[in-house]
Amino acid sequence: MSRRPDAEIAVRCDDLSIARTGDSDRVVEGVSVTVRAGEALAVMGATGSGKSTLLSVLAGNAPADVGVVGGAAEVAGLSVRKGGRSRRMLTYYAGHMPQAAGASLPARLTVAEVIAEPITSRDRRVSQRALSLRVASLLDELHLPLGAASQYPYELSAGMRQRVALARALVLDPKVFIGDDPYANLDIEVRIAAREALLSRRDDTGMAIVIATNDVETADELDAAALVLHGGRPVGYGQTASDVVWTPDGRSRAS
Ligand SMILES: Nc1ncnc2c1ncn2[C@@H]1O[C@H](COP(=O)(O)OP(=O)(O)OP(=O)(O)O)[C@@H](O)[C@H]1O
Repeated sequence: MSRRPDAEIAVRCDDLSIARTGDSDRVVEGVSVTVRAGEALAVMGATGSGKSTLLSVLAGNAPADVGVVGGAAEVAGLSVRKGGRSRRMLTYYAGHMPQAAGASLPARLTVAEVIAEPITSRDRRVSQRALSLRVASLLDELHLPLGAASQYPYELSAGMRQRVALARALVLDPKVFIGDDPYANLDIEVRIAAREALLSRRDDTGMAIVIATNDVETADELDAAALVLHGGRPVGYGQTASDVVWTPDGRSRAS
């Protein structure tokens, strides 16, 4: 299932099953997939198929009532089942852009503080100058005005907020980017900037990419393999999204 057989494994799911506390139904059931450094995976499927849940577990950022109930998954060599220091390391290595990330940014922080928070929450003594340069560089890369740094999320458009969420997910130079519909609300021009931000890191640092999307073009632009879920179960896998034909009723076949 992997196209770079010698590269380090970034994400490995082995018969992974996920459920909510007190619910016997599994939200995700029996997912096995490997993503190596420098590779991309698009998780596809109809609404409610478990894409967001799978991604949030891989990112170490699932809601408290969501947990692994079967199988295993490792991200950057760390088990998603472990808590404590291992979980903190996982959230360091995995840059998570949750579903509707732009709409749920911390309201009381400025844009600069939102983007820098993954750093400042770990190290309060970090140089303010270095931090400002890092934030400015990300704003510039994602075609956001430098003046946005001192604004609050509510002062920005939906597309700008989405890019702030992307900058926040990238600020720690993650080994794995885990993005839930990362181009939501982006028009074509800034979508290209967002895509370039992902591709340049993939090519320069070997960042692996896992995204939830139902857009074949988005997946193909990232040269992503595709995993299709239906009712939480894997129903299709292709080396590219174009290889997999799926319909919202869950039927999927390799073309
Ligand atoms: N907070 C919640 N409480 C209870 N059930 C939930 C909650 N969030 C999601 N679910 C359920 O978990 C299952 C998987 O949802 P999930 O959001 O992971 O799917 P998805 O494929 O990402 O859907 P979408 O494309 O609409 O985001 C669905 O059956 C959904 O109804």
